Amino acid sequence: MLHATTSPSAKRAAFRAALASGGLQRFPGAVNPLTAKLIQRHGFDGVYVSGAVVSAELCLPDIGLTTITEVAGRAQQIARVTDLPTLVDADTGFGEPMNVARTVQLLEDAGAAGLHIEDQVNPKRCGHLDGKEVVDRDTAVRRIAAAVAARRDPDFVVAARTDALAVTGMADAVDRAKAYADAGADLLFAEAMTGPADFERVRAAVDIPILANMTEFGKSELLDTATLESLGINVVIYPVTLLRLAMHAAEDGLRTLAEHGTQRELLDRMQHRRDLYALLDYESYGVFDDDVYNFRL
Ligand SMILES: C[C@](O)(C(=O)O)[C@H](CC(=O)O)C(=O)O
Ligand SMILES: [Mg+2]
Repeated sequence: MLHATTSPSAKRAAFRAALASGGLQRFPGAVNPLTAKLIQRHGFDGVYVSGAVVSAELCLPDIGLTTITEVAGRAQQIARVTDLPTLVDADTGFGEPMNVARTVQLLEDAGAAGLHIEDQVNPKRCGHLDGKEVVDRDTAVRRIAAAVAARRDPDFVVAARTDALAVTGMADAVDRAKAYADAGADLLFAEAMTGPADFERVRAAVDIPILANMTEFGKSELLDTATLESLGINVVIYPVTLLRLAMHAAEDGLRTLAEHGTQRELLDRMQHRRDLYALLDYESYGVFDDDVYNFRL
């Protein structure tokens, strides 16, 4: 009821233990707090807060227009409803190293279990678009060092993302991955890897856990969990999958409603009221009321 019962520190400890286990952790991207509950109900390992989804929900392109206030506010709304660890897309960290430090602390306060900071220039763009640029390696290292230094909870996961593969090539991406690991990154997000061979190169280069981004309609071959596990990948995100599915279904519904003047034929494609109420745990609110209003000294 109202919120999850697992504390942020316990979620962070669980995420750390999961990373240490070597097993593949599956983090679908939540569209909103309600879908975060659905992700947990379906047995996934964590919830991802996608920058592309936060910006799209605000009808903004994913080009660095969201603010840390908007991202931290959404992350808090999502993290509070799930017992799973929440990993947040913090883009480039929202400014200089001191801004990155503030971003870490705001997301810790929001109850997140970790974040990722990327080495793109500001303004960033979606990692699967052409024309990306990356900052020099030392600037990116300073971002990671600032993030590691700023966290209050040592279990808060700082992931370093490199977009270098599509910009300066694999050799530079590997060099950066090593430098970010040396700067204290707990997890490496190798963005826009094209397929297994790319992951093999990065896996051989660093000892820290690796995150794979299985986002649709971009530069990456969509690899299944068995393949990702065989490649030694530790976390996989499906950042925009639920948003894309929801928008497609919504468009189908609007088309039918406009053409047929009723949604009757859509009912078997909808989440039933009883299922929504079960997901929202209506029952526990009734119990709460009974306890309070029937309370007698
Ligand atoms: C992972 C990502 O950073 C995100 O914001 O979710 C995006 C996802 C996408 O645009 O498909 C990305 O840059 O890969
Ligand atoms: Mg993003």
